[in-house]
Amino acid sequence: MDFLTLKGIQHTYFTVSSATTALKDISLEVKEGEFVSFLGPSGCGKTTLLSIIAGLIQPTNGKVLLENKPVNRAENDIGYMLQQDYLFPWKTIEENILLGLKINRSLDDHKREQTLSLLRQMGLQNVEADYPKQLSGGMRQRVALVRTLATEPKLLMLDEPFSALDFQTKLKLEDLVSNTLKRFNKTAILVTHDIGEAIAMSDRIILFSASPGTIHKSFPVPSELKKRPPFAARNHPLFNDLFNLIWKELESLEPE
Ligand SMILES: Nc1ncnc2c1ncn2[C@@H]1O[C@H](COP(=O)(O)OP(=O)(O)OP(=O)(O)O)[C@@H](O)[C@H]1O
Repeated sequence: MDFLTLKGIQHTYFTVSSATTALKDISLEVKEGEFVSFLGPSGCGKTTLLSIIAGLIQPTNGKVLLENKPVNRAENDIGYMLQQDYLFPWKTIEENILLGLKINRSLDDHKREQTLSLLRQMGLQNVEADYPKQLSGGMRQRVALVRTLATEPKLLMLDEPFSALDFQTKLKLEDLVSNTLKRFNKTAILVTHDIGEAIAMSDRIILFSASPGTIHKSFPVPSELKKRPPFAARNHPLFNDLFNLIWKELESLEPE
């Protein structure tokens, strides 16, 4: 059974004077535990598609199924990691990571210990009582990931989560996030403009073309790369081959 299914998605934004078709004929199946990246030129509808998958906007046509059930409204089963960490500055790190569980009314001693343990596994020791401003950007993104995983979402949407970080921190976080999601067998969709990041982290890369956004091509990541953690995958010759292939395709899609 496919975990996430998109069937014939089309979306048109209507204003008083215009209609913009952001997405057309999007059909896609994602398996449980699969990591899929969306790449494409600016304006090809990646953000619109994430919002549709999350149930935040209803497509003009087509449907989204999560475990065979239609997604018709904002889903609790979907977790987010965004470019900004959106931690509450007036709450401690512990309060921030337990907030989702509190809101869901599922916070108990076991869940609290499990979440604090995940924080430590992320290499964050003795920060529970700190406030977000006391942490670096990379640390805050790790806290954001713990907060997202705490409520055990079925599907994770990663919308350019590393784009505000310096290169070294970004590479380290790619490894950490990838290992963590594999360990919990989480299904994830990453939106990125970074071809290297997409190859290093994904099982499959979907390349979109724009105006309207459609699926141009799909690139499975070779198993030789998948056997390695993201950083090590970057040193494999097949990494460069795939990078060049996607780069050429992407260039052909960019407006002159
Ligand atoms: N609220 C809206 N009203 C009208 N048009 C919109 C709206 N949101 C997006 N669009 C249009 O839909 C198309 C897809 O936009 P979207 O933001 O989904 O693309 P994107 O791939 O995420 O872009 P980027 O990579 O630049 O973030 C664009 O032409 C955009 O101008």
